[in-house]
Amino acid sequence: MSETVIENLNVEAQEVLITPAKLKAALPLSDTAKAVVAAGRDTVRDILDGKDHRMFIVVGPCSIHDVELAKDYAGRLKKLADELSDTLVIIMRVYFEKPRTTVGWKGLINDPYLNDTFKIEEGLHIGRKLLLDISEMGLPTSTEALDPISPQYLQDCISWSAIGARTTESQTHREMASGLSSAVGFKNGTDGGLDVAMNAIGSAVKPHRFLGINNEGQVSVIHTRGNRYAHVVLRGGSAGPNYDSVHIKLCERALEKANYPKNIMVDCSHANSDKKPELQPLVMEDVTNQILEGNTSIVGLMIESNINPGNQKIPADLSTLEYGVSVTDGCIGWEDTEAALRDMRDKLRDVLPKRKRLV
Ligand SMILES: O=C[C@H](O)[C@H](O)COP(=O)(O)O
Ligand SMILES: C=C(OP(=O)(O)O)C(=O)O
Repeated sequence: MSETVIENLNVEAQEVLITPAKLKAALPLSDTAKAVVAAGRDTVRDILDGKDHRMFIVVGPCSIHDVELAKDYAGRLKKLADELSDTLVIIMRVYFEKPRTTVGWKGLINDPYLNDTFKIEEGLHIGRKLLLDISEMGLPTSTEALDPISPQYLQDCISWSAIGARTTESQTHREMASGLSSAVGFKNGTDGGLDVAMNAIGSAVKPHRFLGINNEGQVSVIHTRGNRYAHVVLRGGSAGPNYDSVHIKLCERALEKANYPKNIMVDCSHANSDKKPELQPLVMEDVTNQILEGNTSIVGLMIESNINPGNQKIPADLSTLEYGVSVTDGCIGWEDTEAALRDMRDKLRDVLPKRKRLV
């Protein structure tokens, strides 16, 4: 009689992965890179605490698919960051993990060669190396913490983290966020609902005990302290945008009622621009005007930007990929990015230092 198999019926294979400790030993943070990460984190915290008058701007490609392109972008962004640093703190969006609505390319870590070969261990090496290179250039980085295990491999290189609209309601992600070393922004839900992000903050600021892995890759019970730098990111939803002054006021009231700091970040992309990238500068302009008219709660912005505008499908023949163009959501191009950020800086330079933040 054959034995009845009742385990792993839908599991095809299991591969043992390099441990976080070994990856970090192979690709260590230099003292320069460590200082950039730490300074980036401290600055974001100071902005959230109302001690630094500037705004932080998370800007960069929707996803990283080409390391050389990402470094080309980072070089340009670093120059702009230095130019605007009296008013805007620029953090590069370095997103390796894409949450898909159904299916699709899940990012550089999951499939670094964009060809369904899913070389995840190589993806971790490539991703970490890129974070080190960008940090070495003097630019702090941010990412979406999607897989609950990958922060063990990468979070030491990150100055700001996001929990996306599709996972803000997930207990697993709230627990993970409670232990992240960087400040963390929770997007509102894809339906536009703010409650899930408010509940997420309420959870992430508290200590948790949950399953994870330690630096040696052993399955462990993780004990976290809670992340007091959890805040909301308005990204619009199925009912439309939510960056306008009415939605901002409603968000401020909800934060006040919950007794959370009045810190709001606006994602200019996604449902706030109806996924039409060319509308992002208009969202930036609107937010700038709100601040000029007295808003004290908007402290950060997210912008999806690349070297060239728009997006493209991943072609079967990868040699036909267009340089500098997103393979996930559409982005604004470099010239528009520079112009929109310069405009924002020029309008806010004299206003932000006088702004009375009510955190
Ligand atoms: O920011 C990226 C996308 O909006 C998100 O990953 C969902 O993408 P999809 O709807 O194309 O799967
Ligand atoms: C997936 C993203 O955003 P959201 O979670 O808001 O859809 C993103 O910023 O890449």
